[in-house]
Amino acid sequence: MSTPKVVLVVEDDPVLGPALVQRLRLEGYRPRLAETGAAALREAAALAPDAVLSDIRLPDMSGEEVYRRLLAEYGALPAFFMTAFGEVAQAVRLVRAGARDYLTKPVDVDRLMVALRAALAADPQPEADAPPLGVSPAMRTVEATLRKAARVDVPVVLTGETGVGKEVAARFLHAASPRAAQPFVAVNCAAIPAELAESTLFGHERGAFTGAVARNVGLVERAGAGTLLLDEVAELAPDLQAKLLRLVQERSFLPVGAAAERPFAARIVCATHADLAERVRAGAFREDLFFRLNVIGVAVPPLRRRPEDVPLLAARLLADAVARFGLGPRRLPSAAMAALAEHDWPGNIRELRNRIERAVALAEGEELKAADLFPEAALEPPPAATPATLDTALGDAARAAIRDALRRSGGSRAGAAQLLGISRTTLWKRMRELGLGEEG
Ligand SMILES: Nc1ncnc2c1ncn2[C@@H]1O[C@H](COP(=O)(O)OP(=O)(O)OP(=O)(O)O)[C@@H](O)[C@H]1O
Repeated sequence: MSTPKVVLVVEDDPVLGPALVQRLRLEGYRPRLAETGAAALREAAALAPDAVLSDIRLPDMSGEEVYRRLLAEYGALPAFFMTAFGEVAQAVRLVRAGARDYLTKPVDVDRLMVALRAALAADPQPEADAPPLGVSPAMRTVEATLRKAARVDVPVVLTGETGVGKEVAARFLHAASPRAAQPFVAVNCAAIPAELAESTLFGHERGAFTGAVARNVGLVERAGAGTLLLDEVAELAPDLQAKLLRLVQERSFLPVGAAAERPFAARIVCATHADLAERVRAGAFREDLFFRLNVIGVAVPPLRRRPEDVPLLAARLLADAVARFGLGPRRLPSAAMAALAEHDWPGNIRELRNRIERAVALAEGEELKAADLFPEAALEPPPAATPATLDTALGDAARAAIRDALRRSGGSRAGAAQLLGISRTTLWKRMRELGLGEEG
């Protein structure tokens, strides 16, 4: 028999707590009782429980606080809450934040056992190197699709706004696939200079052109039998689209200056924030290539449509920044979490990451404040005292649009220019004219 699953019971009721423990033991689990939030966090650190059953009201903190801390430490842990009649709103909030379910008191223990068994059976240990992408229903669906796609060797196209985590999703797919031990190579198709694109992707032989002093192994070859991610695939120039079609169709490629083709063994995954079908209609993307690549399409939803993921991602990104910067511990108290929950994240997870990193780097104390995360809120200009002229109104609108695009692109001017449909040079000129030269 497999080792019994550890279930942490957080309940200060002297009757219900021990009764649940006894029942769980009879059901074959290894239960552990904690009567306060602090004890629950200590037990969780010592035991790494497989599931949690918690009261919503505890003597020292709310079940909500316990859950948020557990979420930050252990990710998507199945959690069930027991609540009195008047606390249902809080319980519903917890389910939105990723808790599995809530039961009103008096607790129907049989129903609780059925739900617990189902949750633990349906929750196989995630792959060690692929932490969950989120806890929201939307991201659970994306994960389930990626896991299914991982089993079959067909191309996948990931779509979604900039910064939603398409590359992270591609890595998740790779880690869940039988190719996990092979290389994962990501190419940003929008960033390769046109004149180097072919040799960067396919490699070149020594002496293939002036300056080719040594053989260069292209990214396609570096991917070996692993996964090749073509990020921003919609930006690929037409001649490279033709070569990519050949790569997908024939499973072979020709390095620049080589006499013979080489076999291509990797799996192709593409990512784009553009509407590829629309690019095909506009004649900018080859239809035959589109059909070859778009066998399984997965849309990664923007962060504002899955607010349940914000606490988990914020906690993860905070832990990451704290570890990297080595500036000592930092915490996100509930006021800061509430500010994060209210924002609509036009720049998605990249924006969340940037805000957390900046706050960790610049905050004075251990606790991050809403103003550390959203310093611009304190700098909103006062409303104009006199009516605007058409020129100033147009200038203000252009400034707002540029700032918004910079925010969405996580501060990248190239990304902002793309969003605004202008060249980088035009953006730079307009920013100087509008007095935005130092931003971005
Ligand atoms: N599930 C996640 N957990 C932690 N960090 C994440 C997660 N998803 C994305 N990120 C972080 O958010 C940032 C943007 O992610 P990523 O590069 O995957 O987005 P993208 O959609 O590919 O962006 P772009 O369209 O600009 O290429 C990265 O810093 C990444 O590490």
